[in-house]
Amino acid sequence: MYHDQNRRRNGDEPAAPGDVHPDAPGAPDGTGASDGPGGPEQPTPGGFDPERLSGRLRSRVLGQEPAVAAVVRAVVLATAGATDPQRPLANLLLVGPTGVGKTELVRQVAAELRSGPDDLCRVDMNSLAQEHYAASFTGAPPGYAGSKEAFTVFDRTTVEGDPYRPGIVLFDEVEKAHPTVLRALLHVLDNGTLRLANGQQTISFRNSFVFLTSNLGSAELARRRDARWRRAADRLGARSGALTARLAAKGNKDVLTAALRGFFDTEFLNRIDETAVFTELDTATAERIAALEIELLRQRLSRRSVRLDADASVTALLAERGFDPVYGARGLRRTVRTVLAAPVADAVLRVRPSGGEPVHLRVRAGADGEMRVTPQDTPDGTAGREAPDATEGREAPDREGARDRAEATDA
Ligand SMILES: Nc1ncnc2c1ncn2[C@@H]1O[C@H](COP(=O)(O)OP(=O)(O)OP(=O)(O)O)[C@@H](O)[C@H]1O
Repeated sequence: MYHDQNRRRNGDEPAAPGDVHPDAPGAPDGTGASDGPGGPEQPTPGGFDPERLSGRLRSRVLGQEPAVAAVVRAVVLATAGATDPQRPLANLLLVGPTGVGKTELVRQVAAELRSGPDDLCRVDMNSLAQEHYAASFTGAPPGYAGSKEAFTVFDRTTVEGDPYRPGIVLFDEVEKAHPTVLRALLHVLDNGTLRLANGQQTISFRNSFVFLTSNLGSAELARRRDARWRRAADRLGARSGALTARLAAKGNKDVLTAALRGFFDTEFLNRIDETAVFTELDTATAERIAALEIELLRQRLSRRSVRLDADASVTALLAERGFDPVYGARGLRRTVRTVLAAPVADAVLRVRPSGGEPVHLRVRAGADGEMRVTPQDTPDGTAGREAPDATEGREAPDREGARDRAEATDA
């Protein structure tokens, strides 16, 4: 088991929590953000460092510190071998509105504990809302097509992990699943096993971190956000600061807790080790997320010898256009792509149509809401001179076409 191995390990092995896969965000050459204001942290000899894990998760999932703390707690317990070996390593329920970082947190946990952010088994419970699809949860019963092959929604190796790395399973939008699926899930949460309908095989979740996400209560939160008392509280909040924000956060937590209790049976909730409540994002956090996305773009471009400088006006414009209190930061990445990356890509191609020489671009937001991309002279003095077209504020001829293509690809 993963936690037993972690107690024995000497720290040289590749997949301890906190060790970083070369492709993982935050890896020296990966796409992650920097290690934060404290500068790069040194790996702790001997293996797992909870502080380091916490710092790395907080640098990627912004403004959700209590949820990050809940996850780190779960990893600490598992790594120390303090969890019940007859159950999953942890059953964590992540609740909160849409687009606030629930799935992103699980992806970043996968980046830290496994080979990368997509190295997890994600089960979209919405797709198991109807009874006839619900069968795919436990596979086909004997005599039906696929029963011998034991086809299910689970990727066994990602679920079961190995002695050096845990499995990670994400049940997304758990409340949407059909009741028969929820009954099977109850068994997973309780015993850490799922017996397939063919009666011959079992999938073990005892070496897995099980995450469940839910939007329950979010509609009520949105209603409250729009309510007049809340607007008044916000106005007061601008004056009285943290106190009002704390009261609002507590109110939100109560709403979410009531929604969970109203929907799930007690026996289901009793099998959850910890419920992490995600809060709505505010504008300041949205700007930090925009800055994070810009940093990721900057790092990608720097690997192609493109230096990108973006000032605070760029961050503010992206946050304004990409952040929506209802949909959270979900639209930010697309906005960065269409509003920032596309004009930057145009400028790169204009400045060096075929070459690979260094390019230095400066970006700022214009008063008209468009990005201004201006080539700067590079140390060898090439970029500015080679960019007669890339004058400040000028749209590339195929800008609209490029955007349409980008949108189409995104969709
Ligand atoms: N707190 C956050 N920190 C950093 N990025 C975030 C945060 N919240 C959202 N994002 C960005 O928004 C995108 C969507 O967020 P995510 O998938 O985590 O939403 P979610 O909370 O799981 O919503 P849903 O309940 O609809 O699945 C992420 O890929 C990430 O780019």
